[in-house]
Amino acid sequence: MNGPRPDVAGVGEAMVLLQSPAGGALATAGLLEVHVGGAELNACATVARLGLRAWFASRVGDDPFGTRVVEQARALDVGTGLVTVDPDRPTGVFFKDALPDGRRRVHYYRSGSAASALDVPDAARILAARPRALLLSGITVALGPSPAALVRELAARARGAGSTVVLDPNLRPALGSYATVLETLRSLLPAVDLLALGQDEAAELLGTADPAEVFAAARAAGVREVLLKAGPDGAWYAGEGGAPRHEPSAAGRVVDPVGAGDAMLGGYLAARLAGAPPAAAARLGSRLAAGVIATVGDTRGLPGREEARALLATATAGT
Ligand SMILES: Nc1ncnc2c1ncn2[C@@H]1O[C@H](COP(=O)(O)OP(=O)(O)O)[C@@H](O)[C@H]1O
Ligand SMILES: O=C(O)C(=O)C[C@H](O)[C@H](O)COP(=O)(O)O
Repeated sequence: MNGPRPDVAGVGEAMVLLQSPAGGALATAGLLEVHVGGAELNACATVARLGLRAWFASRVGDDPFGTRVVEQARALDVGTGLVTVDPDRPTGVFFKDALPDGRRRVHYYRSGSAASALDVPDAARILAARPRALLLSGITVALGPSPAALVRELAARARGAGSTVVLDPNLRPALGSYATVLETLRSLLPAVDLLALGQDEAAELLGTADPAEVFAAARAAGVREVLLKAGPDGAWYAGEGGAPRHEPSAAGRVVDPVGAGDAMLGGYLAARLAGAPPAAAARLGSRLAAGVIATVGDTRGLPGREEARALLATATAGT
């Protein structure tokens, strides 16, 4: 294990990410850059950059890409004591393409990967680490029946084990089983302490994208706290009396928005765990997302340690 109780444990799959250096089209690229990506690891990296303890819980293959994922997590100061090596399955890979209109599109090569064999028995070692917050994601639910069962098990047992539950639906229709994934995610909501979701995801999960209605529907389903992300339109968090308050995007140059939501969630969650009110937490999340958007890669745009810790100190000042 990696020392004392983690603030956050993120459960999911991290993969090697290949993309053209300037974010160009895959169809014509001559050389590809190698990164490591994965929504849950990205969020853990943000939490760690802010000075809190974050651990990644996953499985990787016994291959160079698995080594790379683990080394990258360590380089990001994310604990890897909950990452196991599967000798029989490979580490997942994905490619990021740039479309002619500038949007990004991902192509997955992760079916049958080591992380897609995550299963209910993994719950014991994850809960034994007693993270203050357990970060669960709809991607893990979409990886297959056994990772989905692990997510359900963790959600059911987390509070009893002293962990709060954070859920990012991270809907990925490209992974398949979409209707089942939505149904599973809805069934988890009564166990969720913080739901961080996109406006489009709210429409799918809760039947509305209107912020006031999203907050009301999530609360009616048993969720304690909501962070609603809306791309260029910024985000909403719960203000006084629980009504949604708006935090505008802080982004300037938009180079690559993939990873922005993970930075926003990591920043918001770390700030809340450090005692900041939702408004300051949303401001920090928005600031971190802006940095990620301005650079290629999911986490390269995060501020350095000193700056990140100063930003967190500002968010928690006066609390
Ligand atoms: N295209 C964009 N232009 C400006 N800001 C953006 C853009 N995409 C994301 N953001 C910022 O990043 C935050 C999180 O991104 P969002 O796209 O909502 O999440 P996700 O990546 O989970 O879909 C937003 O609240 C906003 O502050
Ligand atoms: O799609 C997946 O399975 C991944 O994990 C790849 C990416 O790293 C994340 O999708 C980034 O997620 P966002 O921050 O929501 O843009």
